[in-house]
Amino acid sequence: MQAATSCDLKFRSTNLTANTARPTNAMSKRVLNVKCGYRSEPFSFRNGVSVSRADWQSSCAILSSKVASVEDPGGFAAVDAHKNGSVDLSLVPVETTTNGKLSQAQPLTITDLSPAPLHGSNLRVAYQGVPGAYSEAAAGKAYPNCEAIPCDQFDVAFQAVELWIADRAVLPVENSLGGSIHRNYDLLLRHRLHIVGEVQIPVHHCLLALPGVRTDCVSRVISHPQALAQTERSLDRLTPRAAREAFHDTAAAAEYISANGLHDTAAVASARAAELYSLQILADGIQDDTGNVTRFLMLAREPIIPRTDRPFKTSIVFAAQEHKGTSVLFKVLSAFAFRNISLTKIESRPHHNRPLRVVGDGSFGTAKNFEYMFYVDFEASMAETRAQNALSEVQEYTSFLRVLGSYPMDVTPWSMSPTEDA
Ligand SMILES: O=C(O)C(=O)C[C@]1(C(=O)O)C=C[C@@H](O)C=C1
Repeated sequence: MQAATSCDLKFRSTNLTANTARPTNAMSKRVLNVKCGYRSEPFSFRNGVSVSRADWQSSCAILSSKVASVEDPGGFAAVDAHKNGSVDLSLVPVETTTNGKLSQAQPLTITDLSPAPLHGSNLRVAYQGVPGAYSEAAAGKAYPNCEAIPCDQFDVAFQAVELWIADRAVLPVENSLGGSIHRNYDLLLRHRLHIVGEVQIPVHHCLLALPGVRTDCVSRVISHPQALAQTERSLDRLTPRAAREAFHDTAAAAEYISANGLHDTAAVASARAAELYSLQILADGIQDDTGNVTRFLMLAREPIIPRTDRPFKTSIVFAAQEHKGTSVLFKVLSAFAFRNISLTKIESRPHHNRPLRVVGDGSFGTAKNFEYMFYVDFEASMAETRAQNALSEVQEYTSFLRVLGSYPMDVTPWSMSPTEDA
C-alpha cells in the first residue's frame, strides 16, 4: 500500500523512568524526519527499535483511515450530527469512519491508564520538548517507566499518537501563574484524540548558565514563554537589564547555551536540565509563586470507560447556537449549577470556522461580534446520570458539542518543595 498522505514528524527518543534522570540515553538523541510514504528500506525510527516496511505500511493504512478526521478543520463531522437527531449524546465520543458512518470507538478500560502496550514494549509517550523539559517529567508521572518520545512541537505529539508512533501524548494545558496554553486547546479540537487522564506537577525553576558565569554578566535570558512568565518578578530582580527571549522549551534553552558555549546567556529551566546539559545553577526556586503548578492532559486514540468509584473530571467543548440569544452561556452554566456539578475551568477560544457574526438591522450600522468555542471542565463522570442530564440540556443551547474526555482527576498529594517531580 502506498500512503495517501505524507507527514513529517520530527522527534527524538529517550527512555524515561518516572521522574528520574536517565542522562546517558537521554543525551544520545537523534532528530529524525519520519516520512509517511513508500520506503524500500526497513524503517528505523528509534534507537534500538526498528520497524519493518510491513509494520510501517500497516501503520500508514491506519493513518490513511484517520486522515479525514485529522484534516477536518474543526473536527465537526461527528458532533454537528447531533443537531439533526441522528446521534445520541453518548457516554463516549463518537467517531466518524471514512465512509461517513458513525461508529463507536473501542474504549480503553481504566487499566489502560498504565497498561502494557500492544506492541509488547514500554508504553511510548510523546511530549513536547527535549529531555529535561517539565513535560518529560509529566510524562514520567503519568506513565511510570514509559519510553518518553520528545517532539519539537505540540502538533507533532498529537500526530505521533494518531500515526501510532506513540501510544499516548502528555501535553500542558494550563499553569497556575502563566494561565492557559491556548495552542493545545485549539489542537484538542483539531485532532481526534481523547483525554484519558490528567497530571499536575509542581514547576520549580532555576536560572542556569555555563560554569563560571556570574549573574551580573548575563545580558540575555532564554526560555519557554510560560517559564519566562512564571519567573517575571524574579528575573526583574536577578537580571534587570537582560533581554528575555522565547525558546521552544525550557530544556532546549539550556541545551542551546551548552551546545553554543554562550557566556552571556542564561536559561530558565529545571535542575535536571542543568545536570543533563552541564550547566551551573545561578539561582534556585525562581518561580514567582512557590505553588507554581502546571496541569497536563494525557491523550490517547481511544477514550476510557468512565466510572463512579473515584473522582472523575469531564472536559467538553461547545459553540453557542446563534438564534438562542445572549443568555446561552448562562443557561449552559446553570445546567451544571442546578445539578450541583462544580466547574473547574472555563476557557474561550476563537471559533475558527465562524470567527465573526454580524449583528443589527443596519439602522444604526452593524456590529461584528466575535464567536467563541467554550471549553469547560466539570467535576463529574460521564457515568453519572446528573452529568448525562446536564449534557443533554447543554445540547439544546449549542450548535456544536464534543466530549473531549471523562477521566480520573489527579488527586495525588505533592509537596510545594523542590524538584522531586520536576
Ligand atoms: O518547556 C518546558 O519544559 C515544558 O515542558 C513546557 C511548559 C509549558 O508549556 O507550560 C511546561 C511546564 C512549565 O509550565 C513551563 C513550560
